[in-house]
Amino acid sequence: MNGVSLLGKILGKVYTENDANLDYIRNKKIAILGYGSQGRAWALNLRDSGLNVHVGLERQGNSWKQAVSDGITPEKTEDALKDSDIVIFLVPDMVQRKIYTEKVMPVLRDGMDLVFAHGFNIHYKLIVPPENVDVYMAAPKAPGPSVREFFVKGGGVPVLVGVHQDHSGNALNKALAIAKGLGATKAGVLETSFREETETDLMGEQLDLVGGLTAMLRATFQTIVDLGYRPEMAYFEAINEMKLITDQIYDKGLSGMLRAVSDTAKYGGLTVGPYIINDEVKKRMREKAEMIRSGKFASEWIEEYDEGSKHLQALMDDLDNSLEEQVGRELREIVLRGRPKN
Ligand SMILES: NC(=O)c1ccc[n+]([C@@H]2O[C@H](COP(=O)([O-])OP(=O)(O)OC[C@H]3O[C@@H](n4cnc5c(N)ncnc54)[C@H](O)[C@@H]3O)[C@@H](O)[C@H]2O)c1
Ligand SMILES: CC(C)(O)[C@@H](O)C(=O)O
Ligand SMILES: [Mg+2]
Ligand SMILES: [Mg+2]
Repeated sequence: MNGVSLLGKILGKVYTENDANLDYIRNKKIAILGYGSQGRAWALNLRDSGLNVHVGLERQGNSWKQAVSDGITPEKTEDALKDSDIVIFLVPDMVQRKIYTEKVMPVLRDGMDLVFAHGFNIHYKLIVPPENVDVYMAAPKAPGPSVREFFVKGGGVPVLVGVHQDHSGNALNKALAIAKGLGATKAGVLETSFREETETDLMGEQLDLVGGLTAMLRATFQTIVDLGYRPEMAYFEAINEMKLITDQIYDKGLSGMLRAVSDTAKYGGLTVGPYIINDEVKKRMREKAEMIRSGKFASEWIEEYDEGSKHLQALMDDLDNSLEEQVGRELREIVLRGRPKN
């Protein structure tokens, strides 16, 4: 069977505009905890969708200033949580348990909702809510800035919804309402479980989107430079053009991208790609996917975070100081000058 003959038979239910009703959450006090990548997008999109949004922050730092400059009046976490009906966790995954234990638990009431953008804390049992609350998720399949950008332009990014606990009997309807408020029903909303979302999200970002991609771009850059070519040539080829190639994939799929490049690139790409990403590499991918499934990755990350994220910081410092990032900082000035303005 090819992709075309399967069309329309693979996806489960896709929820769109008429499947979701904002009334389920319209008159509720929504406390958004965190104003970072997702927090900013959620607060602004839900506010612009006419919902009663309060932003709760722990301190008056950069997020606070950003919120104020966006026309939001942030509050101390305790004030945002006071009498709230829906609590949305948009602080980093590793911070959620502390905020839950110290700030949310003391004010949890029968019938409140706990909402997540990623299932990590619930799936790995860092947060174990009582039975008398709804626990659901709306997980954008996009970085926070895109969640806002798509909404502002009249669209929305796809979102996955999932229900962990349905005390009210309406958890799915409320998750769909949140997704609609974010703009996601303009695209489509798919249903998942906390387990499936958590594990596949981690697999995607480690094996390819964030981990595999960064390592592959750097390895290609380093290979070209090691052969004596100039770093700026290597940066253009190995790193900068990736966006334009993935734009093609985004719009037209893998085969559409292949049809947009030359036959030479097509032949070289389709023969050399699987030689590089060979069975040995796939075996290593599987090994890391199994660590996600067993919870070993979660334990490793929690331990690293609890010890001050020193290893993570060292890896970021190494990247920031690399030749590819140095040349990239200079080249982006040229590249971004030529980017069309919307
Ligand atoms: N970043 C994304 O694009 C993305 C995509 C999908 C899902 N998610 C999920 O969304 C949730 C939020 O992630 P994010 O990347 O938007 O977070 P972020 O790191 O961008 O946001 C951090 C926010 O939390 C606050 N914060 C940071 N450390 C804190 C601490 N120790 N105590 C209290 N507040 C603190 C910051 O001031 C900021 O307001 C996570 O569950 C994440 O997995 C993120
Ligand atoms: C944007 C991503 C990588 O898809 C998200 O999952 C995250 O954790 O930031
Ligand atoms: Mg993620
Ligand atoms: Mg993701």
